Amino acid sequence: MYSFKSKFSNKNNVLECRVCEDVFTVQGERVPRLLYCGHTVCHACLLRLPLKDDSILCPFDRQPTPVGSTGVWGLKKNFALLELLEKLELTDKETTIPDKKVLRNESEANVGRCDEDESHTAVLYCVVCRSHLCEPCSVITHATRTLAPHKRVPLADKPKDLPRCQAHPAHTAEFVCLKEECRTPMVCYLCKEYGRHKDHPHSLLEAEAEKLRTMVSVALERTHQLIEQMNQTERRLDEVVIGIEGNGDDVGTLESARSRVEHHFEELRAKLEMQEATARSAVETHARERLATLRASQQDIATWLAQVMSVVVLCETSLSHDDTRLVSCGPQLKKALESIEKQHDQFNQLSPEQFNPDIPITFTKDNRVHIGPKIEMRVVALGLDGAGKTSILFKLKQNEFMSCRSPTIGFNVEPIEYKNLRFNIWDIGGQPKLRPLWKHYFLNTQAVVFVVDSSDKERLPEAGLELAKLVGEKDLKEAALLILANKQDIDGCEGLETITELLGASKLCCGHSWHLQACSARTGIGLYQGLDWLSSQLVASPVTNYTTVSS
Ligand SMILES: Nc1nc2c(ncn2[C@@H]2O[C@H](COP(=O)(O)OP(=O)(O)OP(=O)(O)O)[C@@H](O)[C@H]2O)c(=O)[nH]1
Ligand SMILES: [Mg+2]
Repeated sequence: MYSFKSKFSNKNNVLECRVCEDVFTVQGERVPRLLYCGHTVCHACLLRLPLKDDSILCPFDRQPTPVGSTGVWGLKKNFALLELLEKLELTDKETTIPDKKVLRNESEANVGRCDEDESHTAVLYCVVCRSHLCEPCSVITHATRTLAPHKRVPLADKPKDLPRCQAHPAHTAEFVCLKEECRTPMVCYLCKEYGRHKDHPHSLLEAEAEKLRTMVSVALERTHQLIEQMNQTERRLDEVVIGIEGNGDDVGTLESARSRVEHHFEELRAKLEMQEATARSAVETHARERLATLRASQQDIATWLAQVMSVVVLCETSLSHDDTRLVSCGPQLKKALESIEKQHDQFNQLSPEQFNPDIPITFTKDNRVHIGPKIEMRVVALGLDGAGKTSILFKLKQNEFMSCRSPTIGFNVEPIEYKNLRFNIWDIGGQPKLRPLWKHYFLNTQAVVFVVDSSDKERLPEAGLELAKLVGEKDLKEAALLILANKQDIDGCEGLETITELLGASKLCCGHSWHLQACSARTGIGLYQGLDWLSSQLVASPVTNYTTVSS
C-alpha cells in the first residue's frame, strides 16, 4: 500500500521549504530552486518574494539573486535535492509496492477508495502528497502546520500525471523543448540542463500547454465566427439568387431587367419608326413639290413653245408680203418678236438645279433628315477678350489675318460654308463687361466654340472659370463644345496637356461632348479639323460634299 504516512515520514523537516514549510516536490510549484547565496527556496515562495532592481533578496541573508526575463523559472533547480527526493520516492515505492503491475491493478481497483482507510470513499486528492482522501482522513492527515497548506482538490479536478522523460524514465518530462528540429519535445530537467536539449529554448509543459490551449481557443472562437459569417453569407447569397431568379409570384430582378431592356428597345423602335415616318414624309413632300415645279415648268415650256411657233409662222408669212402689207403688219410683228424675247428670258431663268434628279439627303445625329445642299448649324464663339475669336472667324470667312484687330463690341455673325454644312457663327465680344451678355445668344445653339490664347498662360485659369459657367448653362446642355487652343504659331505657347490641366477641362466638360483642338488664326492650322469635329457632332453620316471653302 502506498501510504501517505510512510511516504513522508523520511522527509519531514529535512526536505521542506523553510519559508512555507511545505515539502519540496520534484516538479510543480514546490520545486526547490537555488539562490546565488546557496539557500534553497520552493518555486511558489520565490514567486511571492518582492523584486528589487530585477533581483530577488534571499529571505534568510538578504543576498540578491538577479532574475532575467525568464523570471523565477530561469533559476537553477536544486538538483541534489531533487535527486534525493526522487530516490526517496523510488525507495518508498519499491518497499511499499512489490509489483508495479499489482500496484496499477490495485490503484485502478482503488479508484474511489480513501488511501488512508479502504472502507472510506475518496472525494479529495492532495496534489502535494498525491493521495486520494475522504473528508475526515484529509483533515486528520493534514492537521500538522506543515501539511495543512497542501492543496486538495475534488477528485474530478485531479491533475493528470506528467509523462515520463523518454531519455530518463526516472524523471518526469516537465519541459517542452521549443527547437523545431527536436523530434521529442517533452523533456526532463536533466535533458534540459545537461543533455541533448541543453541551450535549446524551453518552456514549462504546463505553460506551453496553456499557451496552446489559449491559441486553440482563440482560433476556435475565430473559426466559429467564420462559420457563422459563412452561414450568413450563404443565406444572403441564397436570397440574392432568389432575388435574381424570382420565387413563385415574386418576379426576380432578371425578369424586370429583361422587361426594361425590352421596353427601352420598344420605345426606341417606336421612336425610330416615328422618325422614319417623318423623314419619309419629308422626302415625299420634297419630291412632290419638286415634281409639281418640274411639271409647271413643262407646262410653261409647252405654252412658250406654242406661242413661239405662232410667232415663227407669222414671221415666215410676213416675209412673202409686199412692202405695203409688210409695213402695215410691222407693229404686230414687233409685238410678237418682243413676246419671244420675254419668253426667252423666262426660259433662261429656269434653274439648272432642276436638271439634276438627285435628292440630296443628310441625316442629323438625332435622326432628322435634311434635304438640300446645305445643313445649317448655329455656333457661338466665346472666350476671353483677345483670345482670337474674330481673327478665327475672318480667317475662315475670307482667309485673311489682321495682326491688329480692335476688340469686338457686341457681336459679328458670319455664315461659314464647309462641305455640305453652313455654320452660322456668332462671334461675341469677350471683354469682362460683355460676358454677362453671352447668355442672350445661347438659345438653339448647337455648338460652342470656346477660344483660348495658348500663349497667355496666366489667363488660362480665368478662362477655366468662364468655361465652368458655360458648361453649367441649361440652354447649352445639348450643345457640342469645341475648345480652340489658338495662337499655336507663337513661340513658347502652351501645349494641349497644360491647357487641359489649367482649364480643368477634363473634369468640367465630362457631361458634354467636347474636343480640344490646337489652332492658329494666323496660319490657319487646326481650324478645319475643328470644323470637321463639329460636323461629326451634327451629322450622322460622314459629310462628303466638298464645296466652296478652301483651306
Ligand atoms: N500670333 C497670333 N496672333 C493672333 C492669333 N489670333 C489672334 N491674334 C491676335 O490677337 C489679338 C486679338 O484677336 P481678336 O481676334 O481681336 O480677339 P477676340 O477674341 O475677338 O477679342 P474680343 O473681341 O475682345 O473678345 C489680335 O491682335 C490678333 O491679331 C493667332 O493665331 N496668332
Ligand atoms: Mg473679337
